[in-house]
Amino acid sequence: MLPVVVVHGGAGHIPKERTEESTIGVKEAARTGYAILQRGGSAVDAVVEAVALMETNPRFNAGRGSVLNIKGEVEMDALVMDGRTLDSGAVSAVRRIANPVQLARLVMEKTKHLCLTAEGASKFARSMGVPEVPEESLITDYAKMRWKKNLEPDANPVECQMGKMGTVGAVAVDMDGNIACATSTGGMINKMEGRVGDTPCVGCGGYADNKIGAVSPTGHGEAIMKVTLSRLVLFHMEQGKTPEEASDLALAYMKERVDGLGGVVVVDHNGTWAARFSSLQMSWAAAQQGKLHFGLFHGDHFTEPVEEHT
Ligand SMILES: NC(=O)C[C@H](N)C(=O)O
Repeated sequence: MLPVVVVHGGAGHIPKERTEESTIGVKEAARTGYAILQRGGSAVDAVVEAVALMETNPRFNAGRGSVLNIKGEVEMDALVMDGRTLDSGAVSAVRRIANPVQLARLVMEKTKHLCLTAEGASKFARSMGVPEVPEESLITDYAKMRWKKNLEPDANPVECQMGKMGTVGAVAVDMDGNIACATSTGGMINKMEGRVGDTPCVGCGGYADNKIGAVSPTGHGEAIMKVTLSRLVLFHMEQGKTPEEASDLALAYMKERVDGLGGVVVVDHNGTWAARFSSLQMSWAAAQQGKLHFGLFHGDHFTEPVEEHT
């Protein structure tokens, strides 16, 4: 059953013209993570590289392609967690960084803190030699269009949010049984300046523990934080539920308790995995035992050999 990697490209309602690219993006990310694991790489390497690839892909709401805040700027959150030690690293409201997940990893490995924010995170990036990129290079025409549309007086904010959720995340178990998770996002469209969502908060935007498993979520950040969604899924697994049962219980609780929608990718320490969501769609892909699994709508479960490139 090991190694295994499962990724998501965000829960929500993905506009029809973007569904194919979203599926291609998650499949590429799962293949990238799996290749690292097959070479004997660590779960942390696999999740960070899978997420970094989706940050670079402008189709997702992370890195380049992030949604814009109310001022039309990109402010990003990211988290990585190592299930061996429970060490984690995060950045929040960080600007002009191409791959926030790699900066989060540096926070985990090079500081004694768990999260750096805004200007402090930028200073740390400079001190680590991480280049600052022009803001414009992170902003796509699509993100600008959604931002403008949402500022119109008759805008339907719910429709606009759901059209571009696209947060990215990954969970993995490597050949040594070590487990990790990573998540990265531009957050919610037209969010207030300085808004920090679930993604960089341990237990909300991800959790990994070698003794149980790992979770990376997506969805309405405020709802995810209210129920500490990632830790809630793992709690149910500790109580003996399978990753699928635990995900469904936690997502149902979030819907019923705080009216929140979202999705999760989950693994346990044996390599049993799940990709579950309460939103209309979530693009996801998993790689295990030479097979690539993927889907987008409820009930989808397609497979193909990992080697086959599309
Ligand atoms: N699309 C998302 O998953 C958004 C993210 N959870 C946030 O609220 O920042």
